[in-house]
Amino acid sequence: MIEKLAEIRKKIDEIDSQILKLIAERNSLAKDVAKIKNELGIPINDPDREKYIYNRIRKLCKEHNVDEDIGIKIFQILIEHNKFLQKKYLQETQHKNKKL
Ligand SMILES: O=C(O)C(=O)C[C@]1(C(=O)O)C=C[C@@H](O)C=C1
Repeated sequence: MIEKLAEIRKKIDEIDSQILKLIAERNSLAKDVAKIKNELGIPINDPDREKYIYNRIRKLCKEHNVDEDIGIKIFQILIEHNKFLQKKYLQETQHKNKKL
């Protein structure tokens, strides 16, 4: 029984590592998005795109039998963090440009 628990926990640890890698990969795209939006002169915040993402996540939650509220909460955190990273990146680059 205790061995079974250890085995399951090992699987959970592996899944957690994969989730974290994917979060890092998603976060790493923030700079690229910020750069393009800055060049195009469009805002970081895009409510239409967010609406699309949340609808898609709801659909995926249904397909994979994941609680929708949990799925949405996770993606709200990821999107808010992405916006924070985009703002931080733009502030840093603008700060650098002022110094030059
Ligand atoms: O797709 C974009 O335009 C992004 O900036 C990325 C992202 C996201 O994290 O998915 C972040 C902010 C926007 O409001 C919408 C989506």
